[in-house]
Amino acid sequence: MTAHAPSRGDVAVLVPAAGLGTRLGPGAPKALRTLAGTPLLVHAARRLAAARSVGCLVVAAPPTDVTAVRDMLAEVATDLIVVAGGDTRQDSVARALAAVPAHFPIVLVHDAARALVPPALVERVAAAVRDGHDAVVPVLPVVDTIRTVDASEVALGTVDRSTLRAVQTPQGFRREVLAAAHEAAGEALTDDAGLAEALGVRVQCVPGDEAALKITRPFDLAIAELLLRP
Ligand SMILES: Nc1ccn([C@@H]2O[C@H](COP(=O)(O)OP(=O)(O)OP(=O)(O)O)[C@@H](O)[C@H]2O)c(=O)n1
Ligand SMILES: C[C@](O)(CO)[C@H](O)COP(=O)(O)O
Repeated sequence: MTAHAPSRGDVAVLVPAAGLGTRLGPGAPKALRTLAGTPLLVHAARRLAAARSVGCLVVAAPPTDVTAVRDMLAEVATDLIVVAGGDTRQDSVARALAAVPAHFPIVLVHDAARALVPPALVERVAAAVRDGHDAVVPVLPVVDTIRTVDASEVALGTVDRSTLRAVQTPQGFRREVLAAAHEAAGEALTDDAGLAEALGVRVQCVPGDEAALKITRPFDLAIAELLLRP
């Protein structure tokens, strides 16, 4: 492996943003809901575009909001493509991937719901792909004790957490690897690295960042608001 300096613009980032946000409660599609007065998607796009490696964002928007999303992201200082998302996250990622211009060798996939992703995390994942890894995921150690349970919630046992990692985004891929993974995809999985793994691709973990938390429930939104306080 060789160490490379971040090179401006060799990375396209797919941003699945078409989810409903059911677990956040009633309201607009989650990516369009506000955090400190600004849509989650705008927070995420600003941080992604601030990473020197990123040359293009391809956003999968809620199908009825494609024009609104294009308008709200006009301020973001990188090339922007907006497509209509699909019924599942995987479908939204596949639609965005199909729209990536041909000259990008590295593709990252980043949830709009991880609105506060630090640009340094984007660079860490991109650098690992540039250094020769086919598929890269940022991870955090698991801090709770994890038990398996039966259908009646009776504990069956405790899992060895030293071998467990909580997986975040952005996940990074050589473009051909992500394309092959989606081409071969069957039943929807919860992330893109899982699709690559199903093809036998080795997935490399790199350190994640707590700031890249996924805003899923109201508590997460409250935490994100706190993180943005001056
Ligand atoms: N059909 C879908 C479903 C999800 N996503 C995106 O995938 C990311 C991760 O999904 P999640 O956080 O689960 O978002 P939602 O599906 O919106 O949440 P919920 O399951 O609570 O409805 C989000 O940025 C979401 O917008 C998407 O682009 N298209
Ligand atoms: C991709 C992901 O964020 C990695 O942790 C996660 O799998 C998305 O899951 P969700 O259920 O669609 O939020």
